[in-house]
Amino acid sequence: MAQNHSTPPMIATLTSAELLQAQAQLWCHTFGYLKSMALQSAIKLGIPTAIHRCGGAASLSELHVALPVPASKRPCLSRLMKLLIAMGVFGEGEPGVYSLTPVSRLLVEDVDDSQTCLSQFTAMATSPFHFAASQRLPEWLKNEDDAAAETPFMMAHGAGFFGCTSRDLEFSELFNEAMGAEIVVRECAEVFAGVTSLVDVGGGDGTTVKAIAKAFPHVRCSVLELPQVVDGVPVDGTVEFVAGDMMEFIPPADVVLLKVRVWPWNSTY
Ligand SMILES: C[S@@+](CC[C@H](N)C(=O)[O-])C[C@H]1O[C@@H](n2cnc3c(N)ncnc32)[C@H](O)[C@@H]1O
Repeated sequence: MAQNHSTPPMIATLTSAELLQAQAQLWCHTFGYLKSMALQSAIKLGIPTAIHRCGGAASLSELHVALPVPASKRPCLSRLMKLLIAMGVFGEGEPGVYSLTPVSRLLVEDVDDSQTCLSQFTAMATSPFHFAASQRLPEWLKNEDDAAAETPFMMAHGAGFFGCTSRDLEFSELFNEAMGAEIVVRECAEVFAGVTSLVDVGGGDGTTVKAIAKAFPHVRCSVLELPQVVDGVPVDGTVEFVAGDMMEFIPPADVVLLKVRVWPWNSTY
């Protein structure tokens, strides 16, 4: 049966306005990665925290004092801030005075337990580990049946995600900090009513389960993790760590928690 594909308009039939719009869109996509890199720079330089310490708004000269940027690079800092303002990461109430927005509030590191800081998560997601993996996507798609490169991540790093966390201390720390950054146990006490035990499967260094144990002391909490992860976790007695493979065994508990767990596997799991 003949397929009814609509014919895309030829370049010659597009109006100047349409062409201009298309080019603007293309440029946006082409340089889109620079937004992630600007965000990563803001976190690594500690800009959100510096603005927070200045009371939520800071002039360029206050930022110059607070940030580890040499005088010769200072003009570039204001350009970086312009991009971050256009992205909605910072605001500029009066010219040259930068303020936090809801986005950058999530990146402030001086926060108490009641607030959330996502800077470690963003730092990990924009790190060279992920960036290098995404660069391999076209090559990986063209490659048929390469068992050594089951994913673009493996192609870039010679090991899977968790292989990398076990062999690379920097990556492992980045990952654990990123996972620990997302704790939401407030306002959900009803979920734990009647629960006496909980096991966090693939619970990393126990950050989540420790927050649960602190908020709900009547719940006996444990973590099931791969042996190489459990070996590296400092024991403080607040929760129990069980070394094992979830595909083989899950310790019995009233509640089995699977948080940010299923994404590394393909759809057969
Ligand atoms: C994406 S992380 C999530 C960590 C934690 N649940 C959180 O949200 O912060 C996945 C975790 O699962 C662990 N993991 C991977 N395969 C596992 C398996 N077969 N059995 C138990 N844990 C596993 C990894 O070591 C890693 O810490």
